[in-house]
Formats: sequence, C-alpha cells, structure tokens
Amino acid sequence: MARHLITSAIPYINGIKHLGNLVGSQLPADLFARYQRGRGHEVLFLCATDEHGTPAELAAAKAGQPVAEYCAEMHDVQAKIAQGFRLSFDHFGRSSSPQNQKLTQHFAGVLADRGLIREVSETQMYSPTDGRYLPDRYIEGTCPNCGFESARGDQCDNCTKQLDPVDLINPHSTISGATDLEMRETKHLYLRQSTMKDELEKWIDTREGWPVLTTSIAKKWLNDGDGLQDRGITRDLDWGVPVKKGDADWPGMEGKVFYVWFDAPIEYIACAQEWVDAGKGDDWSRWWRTDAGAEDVTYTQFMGKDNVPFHTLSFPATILGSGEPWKLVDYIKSFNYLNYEGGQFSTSRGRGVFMDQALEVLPSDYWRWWLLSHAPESSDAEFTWENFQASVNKDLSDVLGNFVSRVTKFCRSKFGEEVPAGGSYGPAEEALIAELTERLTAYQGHMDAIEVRKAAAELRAIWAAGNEYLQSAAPWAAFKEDPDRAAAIVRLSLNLIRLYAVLSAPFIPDTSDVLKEALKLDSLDWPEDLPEALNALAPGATFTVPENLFRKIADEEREDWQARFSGTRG
Ligand SMILES: Nc1ncnc2c1ncn2[C@@H]1O[C@H](COP(=O)(O)OP(=O)(O)OP(=O)(O)O)[C@@H](O)[C@H]1O
Ligand SMILES: [Zn+2]
Repeated sequence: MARHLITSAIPYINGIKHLGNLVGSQLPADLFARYQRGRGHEVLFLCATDEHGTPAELAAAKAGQPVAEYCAEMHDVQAKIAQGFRLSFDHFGRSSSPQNQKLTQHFAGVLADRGLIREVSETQMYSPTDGRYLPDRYIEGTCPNCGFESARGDQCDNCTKQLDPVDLINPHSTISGATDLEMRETKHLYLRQSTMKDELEKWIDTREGWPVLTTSIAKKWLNDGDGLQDRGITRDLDWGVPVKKGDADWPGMEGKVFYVWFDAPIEYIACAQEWVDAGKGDDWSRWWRTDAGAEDVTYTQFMGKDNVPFHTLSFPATILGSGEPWKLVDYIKSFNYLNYEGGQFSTSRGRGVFMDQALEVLPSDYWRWWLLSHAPESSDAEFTWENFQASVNKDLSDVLGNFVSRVTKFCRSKFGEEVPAGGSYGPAEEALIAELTERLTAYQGHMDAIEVRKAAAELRAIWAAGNEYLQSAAPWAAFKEDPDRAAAIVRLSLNLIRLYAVLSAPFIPDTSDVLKEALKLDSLDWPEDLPEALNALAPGATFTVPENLFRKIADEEREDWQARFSGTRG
C-alpha cells in the first residue's frame, strides 16, 4: 500500500469560488484522492481557506464586518459548498489557525538563524488620505511590464509578473482612489531566494515528469532577467500572522505581519496538524517529516498556473532553507485557465458561474463530469452552455444513463430483479472482456499520470463499449429464440454496471453510490482482475432498478441559464 499526500491550492477567502477555480485545483485533486483511495492506498487529502492579506481586509470592509468574523463565516460557506461538490478532504483547514501562526513564525525564525532573511529599509507607498501604507491590492496602477491598466501592487493579473507597489505607473489607492501618494521609509524582511537559486534549480531538475507548464514557469522565474529575486515576506497590515522570530519578538517589526504568500503554503503542513487536533488523525509527522516516516510518502500538489512560482520556488525555498527534514513535493500538477463564454471567469467582477449557483442548477456530478472531461490541461479551455448541454446529454444521459436503464429494465421485465442464471459467456463476451482489459490498463495509466482529460475519455470509451456490446448482442432478440443466451448477455451487462460503479466513482461519486445501492453492493473493490470482476455478480444476486441516472438538458433550459449567467453576480 502506497501513501499519498495530496493538497489543493488553498482557495482564497474573499468570496465563493467560480468553476475555473474549482477545475484548476480542488476538483482534480479530489479526483486523484478518490482514485488512490479506490486503489486501496492510504491518502491524506488536505485543503484549507487562504485567509490573510489585503483582499480579505477589503472584502470584510465591504461586508461591514470585522475581518476575523468575515473569514470565519466565509470558511463555513466554502466548506459547505465543497461538501456539495463531494470534495473529499480529510480536513478543510484555515490558514489563520493557531497551528499555522506558530509554524509560520517558526519557519521565519529558522530561516533568519540560517542567514536567509535580510532586513531592508525601504520606501513604501503611503496614502495620507487613507492614513496607511498601501501594500498589494490596496494599490493599483499600470503594469510596467505589459501596460495592463489595473495591475495590482503585488502581481499583474494580465502577464502574471510579480510586482512591488513602487513599480506601478500612475498608482492610486483602491480604498479611496487617492493619487496623492507618498513614499515613506519602513522596514521589511526579505527571503533571500536569490542565494538559493542554484539549489532550487538543482532540485527542480531532479523532479521527474513534471508537466511542461510547471517547469516552464519555474525556469522562467529562475532565469529570466536578473534571475530569481529576493522576495518581501512582510507587510504593514493588521490582519495576518504577526512577525516573530519563532517565539521571540522581532525588534523593529512590531505591528507588521507576514505576507500572505509566505504563510499560505505553510498551511499545507499546519492543516495536517489541525487534522490531528480535530481528532481525525493521530500523527501528522509521518506525512510531513522525513525523519518520522514521510520518506515513503508521494506528495502531489494541484493548482492553477498563477500559483506555480510560489509552489516551485518560494515554498521550496522556505522548506529547503530551513535545513529541517520536511517533506518536499514530488509532483506539481498545474492547470491552464478555464474561461467562460468568450471571456474570463472573474471573482472581483462576478463573471461566470460560481460554485453555489452551479449546485442550484444541477447536481454536482453533472458539473464534475463536464469540468474534469474538459480540464484546461494542455491549453486554456472554455466553458460554453452549448458544450455543457451536449456533453451531459451525450456522455452521461445517452451513454451511461441509457445503458444502466436498458439493462436493469430489460432484466426486470424478463427475469425479475435478480441476476439471471443460464447460458455462458461466448466469443462476443470474450472480445468485450479483452477490449475492456486493455482500456482499464489505459485508464489506470492516465489516472496514475494525472492526465485528467485522457482518463475521462477512456472512461467514456469504457461506458460506450458496454452500449455497443448491448446493441449488437441484442438480448431482446435473443430472448425469443434462446433465453439462456439472453440471460448470459444480461448477466454480463449487470456486471458491467458494477464495473462502472467502481471505475466512475472518482469522477461522479454520487452516481456511483446510486449504482452501488441499486446492485446492493457492500463495497466497491477495484477490479484488479477484470475477467473476475465481470463475474462478481453471481446468478441470484438481487438488485433494484435505479431512478433515471441523468436527465437531459433541454434547449429552453440551456437558454435560460445562458441568460441568467450572462451578467455579473450582484
Ligand atoms: N479561470 C481559472 N481556471 C483554472 N484555475 C483557476 C482559474 N482562476 C483561478 N484558478 C486557480 O484557482 C485556485 C484558487 O484560486 P484563488 O482562490 O486564489 O482565486 P484567484 O486565483 O484569486 O482567482 P480569481 O482572481 O478569479 O478569484 C488557484 O490554484 C488558481 O490558480
Ligand atoms: Zn502585466
């Protein structure tokens, strides 16, 4: 049994996530976690809300709430929606947890002791109108790199370049709009990433088979321009992890907090501690400490492309720089972007379909199937309502749903609600079993390699093979001449439904549960031996005909949704 540590990029707290966020991080992570559990491996799947930083402060101010209260409420909202999508986190933590605060301060202290943090006296944008410094998203202006007019103080959303507020052209305060900004002297801490460039590059070169998207972004930040730069890790804000050196005060850093991108990835570790403290596990160190058993853990991270620099460089710099035996990531699965109907999904502009709205429209399996089978892997992808309607109607309703319905109803009408005896598998069945044996190997290969679209295509082909078999074996015709022959066809077909329940579970877990219940199965064991698995349901085993698995999306409905979600969320 292998051990898999799996983390999804932690969703930011300032609102409900859209379908792009979901497919770019949490959903494929859940797919992989469910698959590895299905194969019988031990999995620790962690996610959390990312709660610090300026956008949380801004969102709380807009909601008229204290920021801690706002974050607590939004965490619960996100946790509930995650359940709605059946995201099977072992723990859904919070980056504002005491565990993360302590661990973040610990890392800063160790890095300082090892000479990897320098104190810099620098000038920062100060707004007399607002009476405060303007870090990160408190300031916007024109990107010096690409000319985008709403670049933020920490990163340009258009070209993804990491910025400092002082780099912006024509900057203004996003709180008051004030442009009468002045530069004031303040002291900050910098992580000396530049001194670790060679070590980081060497480490990245040892990582095998990483997606090109992951390594190309990492290499770009390592080598473009003057190479990897030191990174400011503190901010003049109230909301965040107070700057401390371990347990000790940090002279000159009073009233400052760590930058959100310093503490957010550390939450991956703290989240495992929260998992233990919540009584759900009894040892986090065997997942995270290589001196406590984590050496044989395979650690996989999931994220959208804008998160890659922090996971390939900044967080590994924190871990490697500490000199302590923390587990480093083995595989980083990154995604391009999902777009929405000819434009971008946007939380700030409320554009697209958001997770709560999606669940109001259709059950989660419809969304899970479409999103995963169209995951933006090799390039950006686009959600359109036409494509959604077509895929749901074809793959889920016509192929899988129809197969299950035809088989169970035919069996009920001719043999009753139990697996018929009689007849035996012949050449048609042997051919199908041979085809499915190959397809199963391919499916597992794609799942192991986290090739999400290819895995979905293979699963669809496995469903379609059943339909084609049923169509050509035609038990309804055979029944008149040779009821035993019809019995054998139906028996195999019922076993196919059982197979589909197991193999489809990572993609569409609710449907899988419905099938499991209809066939009265105690568990869903992975088909390590396919011929055996297709004989698992023995004659006499009873079942019930499930309700229609998927309903078709009608044109009028699709048009309604298209109109309803064409504007911006209020
Ligand atoms: N359109 C998208 N398609 C795929 N992944 C995305 C998309 N937008 C964001 N992501 C990913 O979603 C995850 C969670 O994102 P996060 O909560 O930080 O929001 P974000 O990146 O600020 O997005 P937005 O600005 O749209 O709110 C991250 O891994 C991010 O890379
Ligand atoms: Zn730019």
